[in-house]
Amino acid sequence: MNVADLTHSGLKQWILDFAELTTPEEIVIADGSAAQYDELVAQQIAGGYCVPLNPEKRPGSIAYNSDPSDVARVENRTYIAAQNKEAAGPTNNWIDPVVLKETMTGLYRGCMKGRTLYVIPFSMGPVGSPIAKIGVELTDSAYVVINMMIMTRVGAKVLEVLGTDGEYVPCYHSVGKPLAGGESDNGQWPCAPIEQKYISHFPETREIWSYGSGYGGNALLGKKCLALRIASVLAHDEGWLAEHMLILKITSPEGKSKFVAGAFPSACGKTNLAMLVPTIPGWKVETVGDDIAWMKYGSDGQLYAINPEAGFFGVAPGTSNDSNYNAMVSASKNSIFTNCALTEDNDVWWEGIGYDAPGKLIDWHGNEWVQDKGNKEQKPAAHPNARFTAPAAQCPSIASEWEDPKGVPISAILFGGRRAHTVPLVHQSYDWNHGVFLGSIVGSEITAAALDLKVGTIRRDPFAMLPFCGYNMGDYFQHWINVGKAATDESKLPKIFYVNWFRKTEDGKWLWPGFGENSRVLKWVFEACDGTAKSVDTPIGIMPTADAIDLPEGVSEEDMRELLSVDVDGWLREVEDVRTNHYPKFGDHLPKELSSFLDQLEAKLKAAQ
Ligand SMILES: Nc1nc2c(ncn2[C@@H]2O[C@H](COP(=O)(O)OP(=O)(O)OP(=O)(O)O)[C@@H](O)[C@H]2O)c(=O)[nH]1
Ligand SMILES: O=C([O-])CC(=O)C(=O)O
Ligand SMILES: [Mn+2]
Repeated sequence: MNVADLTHSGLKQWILDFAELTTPEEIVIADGSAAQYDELVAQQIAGGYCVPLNPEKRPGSIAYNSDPSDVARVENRTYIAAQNKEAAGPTNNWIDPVVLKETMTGLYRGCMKGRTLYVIPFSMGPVGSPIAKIGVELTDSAYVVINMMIMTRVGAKVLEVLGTDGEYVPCYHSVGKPLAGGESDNGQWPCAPIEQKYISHFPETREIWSYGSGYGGNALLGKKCLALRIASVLAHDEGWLAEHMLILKITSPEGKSKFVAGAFPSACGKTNLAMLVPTIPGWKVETVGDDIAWMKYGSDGQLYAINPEAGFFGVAPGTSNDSNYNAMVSASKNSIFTNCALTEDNDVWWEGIGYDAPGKLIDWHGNEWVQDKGNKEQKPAAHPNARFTAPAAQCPSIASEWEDPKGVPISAILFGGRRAHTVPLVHQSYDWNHGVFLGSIVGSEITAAALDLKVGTIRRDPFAMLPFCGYNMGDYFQHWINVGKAATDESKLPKIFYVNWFRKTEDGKWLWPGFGENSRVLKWVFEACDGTAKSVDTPIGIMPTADAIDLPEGVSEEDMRELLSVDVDGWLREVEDVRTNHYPKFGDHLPKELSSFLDQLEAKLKAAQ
């Protein structure tokens, strides 16, 4: 397929204009075929950018090491360039769109010299479904093309749906490393220095311009840029929700199923919860999505969610047959690995894979690495944000409904984060608006999923959307309240819960085993949705009674009491922090309901002191 063959009225000229600016050697259209995927992979291997993995161990798979400066999303270089700074809000970086476009046009000029310009027509959501959104990404990265082919639906079918005048979100991407005549990358991961990286969103014109990074959320523009930042703006305007959420299906021993969505910040357990293998007999969990949910009301008044993605871009470290069997199988073939370590027999390895490093490895920097278990200071062989890209269809726990264009009816929404103290294992909101309050105050320890942030320190990450909301977060809170108000039948609204799998003991050990054992909490959530859960009112919300959740192995009754107690002083410190450092940022954009919930929480805690 050639650019000349494109029948869409604006698309061809748009591509040619960008090619004129960026001056690539050639233009290639991604048709989504297996043959083209294989050809690109073969070219990447021949160019030394990646290595083929052992076909006996991981058929159809390859491994990349990125540049050490290009290992995660770059929040400091991510912009919401609304015409008006206030529309971007206090939590987003802002540059005037005219100024930003001028700067970036300067960077794009000649940036694809010596490279190929790939055109990626992609659909977020099943191709042709009324809820799906089409984007077209222009990129000079073959890594991006093959990853997008797994993460989204790419190719000729999308162009068909687009027709001659269909709408698409235009997405520009370049790694920002033009090649001089005859120069090659020599197998090195191409990218630009940090101060030249820009991940830009123009919400009014629904455009995405990315420059300088080849990594994940910075470069696979269907994911965070389109399906969250741009989609959140569309969702706000059209009355639906675009969220950083997993979607799972849970079935009780009686054969009754419910769907649960959950928002946890990056690297805080969405993939793991979505693919959980329950430790409680008779219960079953299946996967609909692990990172993004779009939710709209169905004609029956229930909120329905779809997973707009087609693959998983999952955190590798910590993933093992024990912790996440379904992810291990998903990534057992036809997968792309980024910044994992390589074994002598060409398989990947990472910290927490479930077995010791077999012999001498090549670490993600490309250096020899031998495990020294006695040495706590040893640098990890895989980057903490190393990732696998795997087709969702390969997941053994994938739910039969995962591609249903209608979506799945959501009964419960979970919010959560990494909190060593204060936040209990689970509590439930009194109603929708109280749930919005809980979502708005979520705090979490920072993980390695974003660069230039201090790992381990707590920051507020409301709804796990802090890095992904494409507009003023105060208005986003109001939007959630409005969505609740729009319910035709309040009793059909999902129940909202706040969970925390990450409590620690004073000596730094996990207080809760997590992973499969989280099914015990899901069971209580399931029962709470049916009104049969054993629960008690507390100053922070509705909680399980001491005997409502069966103890997992290794958790004592005393541990459970701690996991399910209200730490009044700790919560008063939360209130204080929200009142002083969090809510004031939003000025008059903060819904009154939320400050009123904060006052009520404080009063209840003081009464309990
Ligand atoms: N202790 C503990 N760790 C967990 C649990 N669930 C996940 N983790 C660890 O948290 C890390 C990230 O988990 P993921 O499930 O990949 O996170 P995610 O929310 O999908 O992350 P993004 O893809 O960045 O949005 C991995 O190292 C997991 O092993 C849990 O229940 N308990
Ligand atoms: O976007 C990425 O690079 C990976 C991801 O899911 C996140 O950071 O939340
Ligand atoms: Mn994510």
